[in-house]
Amino acid sequence: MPGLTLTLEERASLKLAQETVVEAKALGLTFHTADGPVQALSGVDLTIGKGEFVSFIGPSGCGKTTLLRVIADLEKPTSGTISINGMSAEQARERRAYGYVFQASALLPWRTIERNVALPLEVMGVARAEQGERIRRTLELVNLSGFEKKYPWQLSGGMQQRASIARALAFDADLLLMDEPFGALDEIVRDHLNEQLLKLWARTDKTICFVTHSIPEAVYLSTRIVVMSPRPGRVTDVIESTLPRERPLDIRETPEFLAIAARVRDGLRAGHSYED
Ligand SMILES: Nc1ncnc2c1ncn2[C@@H]1O[C@H](COP(=O)(O)OP(=O)(O)OP(=O)(O)O)[C@@H](O)[C@H]1O
Repeated sequence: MPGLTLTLEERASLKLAQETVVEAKALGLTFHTADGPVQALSGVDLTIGKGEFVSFIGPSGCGKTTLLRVIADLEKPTSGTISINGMSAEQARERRAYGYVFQASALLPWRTIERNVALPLEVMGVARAEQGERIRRTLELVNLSGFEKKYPWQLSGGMQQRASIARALAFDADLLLMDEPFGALDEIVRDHLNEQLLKLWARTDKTICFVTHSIPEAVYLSTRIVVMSPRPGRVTDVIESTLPRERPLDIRETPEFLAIAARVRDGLRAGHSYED
């Protein structure tokens, strides 16, 4: 990767931590607001291994986005520790260890779709010729071939979100942080992108952290589902999926799928009653 220079010591510590991508220990975050402190996260312990697909599910405001933002070094924890690939979140951000897909598409309105997707590649110093090929491939993956020269405002909201997913994929980081990326899309497009994302994950060995409100989406996509409680967000259950990696969409009608979904629903309910 251009611009990535590691000392020998850093290389050794990276190798040691190779299998663990995200490690949170007793992680807490309290926002200090004009109305007083808001405790968004409390005592979060979590280890995510290379190649896992981990979904975070929980009620609105329970800290899912905050947790993703801490992993991305967009927020600093106020207690506990977080490491990414054995590095601090700050070092990982500086080394561009992850791609991030936001809830809203966050495309730059003055750039065409292809130049938006090219943005992280430009930052990384990828040669223009290679940029073209990567842009073509990733736009194809999200069904946006032919829209390269359009501006974001010329696309529907769903298409804009697909373009922002393409931007995070073009980057080709090992870790993808996705914050409800499909929440605004209609169900058919969402199903298609869920399938595409699983295929991409299976092919690339990427580690994916995925925030969602949808139980079926979490169960369909994940190797593990992290259930969080209402604020302050704590991890109340971690459910290992028993589904095979190869998952056609109709797996969602199987008893095994429904059993996992029921367990997630129970976990969400248990989290709620904890608050009472
Ligand atoms: N910058 C901030 N300053 C103050 N409070 C914040 C800030 N960011 C988030 N919060 C609060 O922290 C809590 C957790 O927010 P967060 O966005 O992480 O929840 P969430 O689970 O992602 O919610 P949703 O599912 O609705 O997207 C909320 O109560 C929110 O209002």
